[in-house]
Amino acid sequence: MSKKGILITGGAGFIGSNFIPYLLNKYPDYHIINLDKLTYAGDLSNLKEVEDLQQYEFIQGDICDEQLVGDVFKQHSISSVIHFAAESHVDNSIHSPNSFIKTNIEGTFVLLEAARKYWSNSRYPNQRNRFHHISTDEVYGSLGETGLFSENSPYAPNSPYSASKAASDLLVRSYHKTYGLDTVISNCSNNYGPKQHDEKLIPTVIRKAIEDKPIPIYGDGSNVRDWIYVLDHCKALDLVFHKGQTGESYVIGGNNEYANLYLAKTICELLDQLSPKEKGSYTDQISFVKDRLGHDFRYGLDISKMNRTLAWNPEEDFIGGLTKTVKWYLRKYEKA
Ligand SMILES: Cc1cn([C@H]2C[C@H](O)[C@@H](COP(=O)(O)OP(=O)(O)O[C@H]3O[C@H](CO)[C@@H](O)[C@H](O)[C@H]3O)O2)c(=O)[nH]c1=O
Repeated sequence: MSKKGILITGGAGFIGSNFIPYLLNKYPDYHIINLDKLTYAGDLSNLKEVEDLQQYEFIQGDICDEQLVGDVFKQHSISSVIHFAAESHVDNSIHSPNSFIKTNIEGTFVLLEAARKYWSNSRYPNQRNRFHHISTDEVYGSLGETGLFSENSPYAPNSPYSASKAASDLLVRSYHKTYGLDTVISNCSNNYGPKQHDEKLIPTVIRKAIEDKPIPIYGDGSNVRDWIYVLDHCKALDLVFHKGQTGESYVIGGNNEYANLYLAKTICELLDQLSPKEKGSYTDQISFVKDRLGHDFRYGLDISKMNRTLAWNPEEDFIGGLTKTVKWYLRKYEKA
């Protein structure tokens, strides 16, 4: 794609802050503008490796701010958008859904409108202008013990979070169908790896374990998630952004389905090796707590479209990726 500015929203979040260094490393002549509000979930220290690069610019701001977003498009000749910015934590959406509706739905709408208006008046009419919307597998709802979601599965979101992401996906779809905007949507499963916010399951298990506190497992721990190493997700995003078919959706998963209790025990066993307790095992700290309201039982993905059309497959071995992740958090928490 072109050398014009690529707007990355939410680049200070977990996946964005893994993706930006990946992209700049692979495409050193790209110019990246990272627009991020820096909510509690954003952390610029995760972007230290790129902050001094000329090809990288950070702007603190809200995607709901129409004026700001319009100015960013004009001032930076934005040629494409990769839209990560979102409120992402399901538990927060259950307690306080407002910001999810605002950021995830209205924010996406503001970006789509800016893209539609700016690109239709572009000084570069032959340039390809793409809007890549980063989304979640949670839009498809919950599976039982069997079956897999694919791009053809009906939308059936269960939490305010997933409903807000489903709404934003449908807005993106409508801008393709109605205005011919060049859009792609990717719906990914649970990411793990360095730089994830402390609130999510894997960092929570590691942090509580080394703080010698109870490790909270919701319900009976039988809920299943499909885990993908964040850099495998970044590689998939690179392919979808550059080579995905306009108007299409792509389901991205790690082929690593594990029940939460099994995952927590595996992390504890890794910690037993990497940072042994004086007595006993970290698994002794696992503690069952009240279940999440409307807790989706299982997500599992059929990733054959990514494989067939973009020759992508997740590469990271789960225990290898988890070991790197545990070591990263041990360094982070032991420093803190
Ligand atoms: C934080 C926490 C979570 N859990 C459970 C709830 C879930 O079944 C599982 C993973 O929880 P979380 O880490 O919050 O992630 P989950 O709700 O699956 O959603 C994640 O994965 C989604 C993709 O599937 C993303 O769209 C979301 O933004 C991301 O937050 O672990 C616990 O049992 N204990 C905990 O303390």
